[in-house]
Amino acid sequence: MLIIGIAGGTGSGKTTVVNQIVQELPEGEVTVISQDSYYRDNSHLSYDERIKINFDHPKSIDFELLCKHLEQLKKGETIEQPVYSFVKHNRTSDKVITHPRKVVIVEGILILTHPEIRQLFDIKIFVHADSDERLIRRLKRDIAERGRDLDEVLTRYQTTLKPMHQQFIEPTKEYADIIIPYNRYNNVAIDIVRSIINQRLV
Ligand SMILES: Nc1ncnc2c1ncn2[C@@H]1O[C@H](COP(=O)(O)OP(=O)(O)O)[C@@H](O)[C@H]1O
Ligand SMILES: O=c1ccn([C@@H]2O[C@H](COP(=O)(O)O)[C@@H](O)[C@H]2O)c(=O)[nH]1
Repeated sequence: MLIIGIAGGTGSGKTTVVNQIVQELPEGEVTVISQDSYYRDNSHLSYDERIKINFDHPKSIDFELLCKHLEQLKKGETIEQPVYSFVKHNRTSDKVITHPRKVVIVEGILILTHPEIRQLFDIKIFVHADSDERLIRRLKRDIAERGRDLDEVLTRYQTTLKPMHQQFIEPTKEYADIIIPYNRYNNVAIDIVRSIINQRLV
């Protein structure tokens, strides 16, 4: 099994990069795990309490469960991935049955901050986009897809996203084997990653 970790700030294009990589790979050979599915279960808190959580701090992620699941997949076991709702800021009661595959891609803003999880990755990738580009993309996406408004995204950006990015996310670039510049769509970089994966699949 090849396990690839793809980190990068919010809006850098991680999900887009993963989708592009997976698109042309044989179906059934690759599985994708999003760190977002592993936000902690906050059912004990009210909605008003949940919106105050700092979702860009490593403590907000259930890394213990993510680590356990990756180790299970490595051993050939099937896992039940949690499902997260960005609208409710909480886990739902659903689960996604995930089978082990030849290639497992794990993507998320904080995945390279965790030493044990870093060790599980055969390839570590960091997707880079400038902060203004990321903010613009985040604004458009969160308003269109995650039920946010302009003021909410900008306030969160100033109070948590930017400081957490500087403190926790940007420093993990040093662990990356490959840094993908993604201020624009970068098909050359995608092709390189895809060919590395294809070599492993033969
Ligand atoms: N290179 C790019 N140029 C313009 N828009 C992009 C680019 N990459 C991603 N986007 C858009 O920006 C938003 C955030 O991208 P996404 O892949 O979800 O980032 P991440 O997963 O890193 O938060 C999405 O709406 C996506 O369509
Ligand atoms: O309930 C939540 C949980 C997280 N977020 C934000 O999501 C991003 C991470 O997702 P990306 O897809 O990598 O952008 C993170 O910056 C959190 O602030 C949220 O808004 N609500």
